[in-house]
Amino acid sequence: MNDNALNFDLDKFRVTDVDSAYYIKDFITKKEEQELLNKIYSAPKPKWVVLKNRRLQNWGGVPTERGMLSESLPSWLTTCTFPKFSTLGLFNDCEKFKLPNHCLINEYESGQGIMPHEDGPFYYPTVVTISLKSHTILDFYKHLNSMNCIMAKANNGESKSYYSAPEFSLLLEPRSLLVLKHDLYKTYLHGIQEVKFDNLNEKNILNYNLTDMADDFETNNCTILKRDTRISLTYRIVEKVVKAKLFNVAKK
Ligand SMILES: O=C(O)CCC(=O)C(=O)O
Ligand SMILES: [Fe+2]
Repeated sequence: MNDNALNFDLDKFRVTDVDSAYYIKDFITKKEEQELLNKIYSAPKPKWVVLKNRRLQNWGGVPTERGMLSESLPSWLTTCTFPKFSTLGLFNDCEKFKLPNHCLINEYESGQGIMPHEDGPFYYPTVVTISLKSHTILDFYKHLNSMNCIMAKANNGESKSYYSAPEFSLLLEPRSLLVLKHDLYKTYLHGIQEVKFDNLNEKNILNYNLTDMADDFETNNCTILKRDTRISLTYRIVEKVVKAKLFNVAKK
């Protein structure tokens, strides 16, 4: 996206009916997307943390309760993104840091996802996510209570509770930016269902008008999107940091 087009005006990207969510399609160009992918896939193998339903890379340090032993973000993660974040003033309200110091990269294959969750206490409550390669649907759920959970018996006879339908969802297209702030962060859990296809008509998607699908929405086309491998870059501020100290080795 041409930085002038960002025009300092975050408000025109606000998702209607959702406080504190903003969606900017084509936030980065195809060339920038490819450059990021090349770097991500050339990271040494041990950089990947492999989980059951996705794999991830931590950049900037690993956040812990005692603070994050912080390292600077590599320039390939900041060169094309930070000037745009600054133009939009995305992190201006954070006194201590005006730009993110942590980036979590998640890779989901088609059919993989992430359970509904809150992002934990380490992060400053403004989070921005860039999607690469494939779309996904990010679902928002109210915290589990008797109204929105379904009790089911697992194979071993144990009762387990599941979330029923999400309250609302956002369509995240490749090269887009999602900004989530304060209230949204606390009031809802977010998650990605483990499916290979998304039937958009079955979802309460609130950002259609800001996506490339806006026209299909107008004409009420039934749209099924096939998920491919998706990479997400989630940039955040971790306020509690511990600086790595250099120790002088005493001369003998
Ligand atoms: O991949 C995404 O867009 C969401 C990732 C996420 O919620 C997380 O890592 O906490
Ligand atoms: Fe999250």
